[in-house]
Amino acid sequence: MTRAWATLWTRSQAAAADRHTIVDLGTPSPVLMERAALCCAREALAMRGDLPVWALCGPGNNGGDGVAVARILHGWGVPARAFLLSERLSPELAQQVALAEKLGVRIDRGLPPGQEEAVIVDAMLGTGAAPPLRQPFVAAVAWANAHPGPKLAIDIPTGIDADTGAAPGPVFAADRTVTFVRSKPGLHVTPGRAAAGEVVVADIGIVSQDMSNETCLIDPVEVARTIAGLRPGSHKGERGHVGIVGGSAGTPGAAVLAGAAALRAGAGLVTIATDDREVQAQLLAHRPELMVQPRGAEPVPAAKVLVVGPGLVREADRAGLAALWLEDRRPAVWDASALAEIAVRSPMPRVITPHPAEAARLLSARTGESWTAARVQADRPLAARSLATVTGAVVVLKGEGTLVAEGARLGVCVSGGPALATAGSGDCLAGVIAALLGRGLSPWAAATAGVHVHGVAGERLVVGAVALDIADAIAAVLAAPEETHPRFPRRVLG
Ligand SMILES: NC(=O)C1=CN([C@@H]2O[C@H](COP(=O)(O)OP(=O)(O)OC[C@H]3O[C@@H](n4cnc5c(N)ncnc54)[C@H](OP(=O)(O)O)[C@@H]3O)[C@@H](O)[C@H]2O)[C@@H](O)CC1
Ligand SMILES: Nc1ncnc2c1ncn2[C@@H]1O[C@H](COP(=O)(O)OP(=O)(O)O)[C@@H](O)[C@H]1O
Ligand SMILES: [K+]
Repeated sequence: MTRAWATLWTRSQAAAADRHTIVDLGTPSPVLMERAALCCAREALAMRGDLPVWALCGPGNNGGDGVAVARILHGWGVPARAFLLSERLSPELAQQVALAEKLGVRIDRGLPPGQEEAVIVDAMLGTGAAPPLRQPFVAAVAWANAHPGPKLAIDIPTGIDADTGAAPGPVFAADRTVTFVRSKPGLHVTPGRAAAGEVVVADIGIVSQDMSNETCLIDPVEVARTIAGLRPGSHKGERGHVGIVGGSAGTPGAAVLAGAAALRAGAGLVTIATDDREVQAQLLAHRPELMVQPRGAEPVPAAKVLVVGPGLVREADRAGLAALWLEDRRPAVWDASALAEIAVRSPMPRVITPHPAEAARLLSARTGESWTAARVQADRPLAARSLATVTGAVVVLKGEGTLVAEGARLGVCVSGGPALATAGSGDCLAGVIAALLGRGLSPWAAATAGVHVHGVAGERLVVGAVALDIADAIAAVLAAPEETHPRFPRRVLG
């Protein structure tokens, strides 16, 4: 079971929970704001060393949090000031300003003058706002990013879309973000995840009636339990036989990488199906553990699971794939150029692993709309869910902050880093997911555990590592899965 607080709330879910807590249950809004500000003040205190703390405050309740943070810190003897960036003040913000002024907190209009180093608190816009930013926040974000000192964002860095992680304009670059009750997709989906820094989830007593956990982080605790539950298998046949339909003349390597990663992820046997004699010879020379056989009408009949696509660049080598997609009953991972052969929803258990450009091509072909890689990246959750709908598959939308979608359900991967951006890294991922399918996991469990493990393996490497290093690192990650991850939110109680 994913831990409850790995669930992510969209803007409207957060607003509904606020309303329910305040209107239906009667918790006064200032009580929630006080609890929110207390958690943020503690984090600012931990970040400040002996620096002053300056809160940049917008017109709404996010701004109210900022003024309350300055007041609480002032009460603790910390030099703290608030800067109001808008003429307009929400009623809660106006109340906070009146209280802070009575207590002697210095509150100014406009941006701070001078270049004195300070902790900059982003209390400009929260989950009530949607980018692109208007003035004065465009200028304020640029000012804040250029100012020396640690950066703390309240609820969400200003400029990030809380629902999609998109950043259509300037974005506050936080070292840490304190978000309330549940994290938000935008703090974990690219490019938002880079702007959020360390994410802290503060439980401040907001209660939701919405028990859905449709969108969640891929929880390292759940992945570790899933892996611990895999049977080691007393002989190689019990750990699953993976068949790989891949490798064209000139590109046999992708099939080798997928095969090597499948073996490192515990597959008992891996056979590559190709009719090209030259490719067959090259495959065996690359990795003697692999087996090779002609493709035939039913590729690798003995295999329990298939990977379809790695290195299958020649069009002639893709003949018959449309039928395989639709009719082969075995669970299968479809990747790379094989994705172009998907014409209809498959009723069979399928995982597809497109990168953004492949996702755009598939969405354009299947929906009749014009999708580009940029459009996919502008709303990655929507792209992943749409692909899941049109293909019937579990979708792994690759890239920093990989997403896994099954119907409306969405998992956001916290692991992975730049060392994974190397040729053939995606082939390794396909092999890992296939091996986990072969060891008995469902498509969703194999895809979520696979992307997390692949990401952790990549984090253990340096930029310059090659894809076979990723494949080779997988075994150690699976042998001792960690229940924590530095990018999984830290939880605090307030
Ligand atoms: N109530 C509670 O229970 C609690 C709430 N809490 C806190 O409240 C936050 C939500 O507060 P909120 O709803 O007041 O919205 P908020 O994020 O401050 O922004 C609204 C303002 O932004 C403006 N604006 C919008 N888009 C814009 C753009 N593109 N560019 C520029 N401006 C733009 C918009 O202007 P308008 O569009 O109305 O003209 C409006 O004035 C939440 O994140 C959390 O921090 C906590 O204290 C816990 C308890
Ligand atoms: N900066 C990054 N952070 C996290 N993961 C990344 C990053 N860059 C690439 N990856 C991962 O590396 C893999 C690259 O796959 P893909 O784009 O298919 O490349 P290739 O075709 O070269 O194998 C994907 O799993 C992707 O999510
Ligand atoms: K903010």
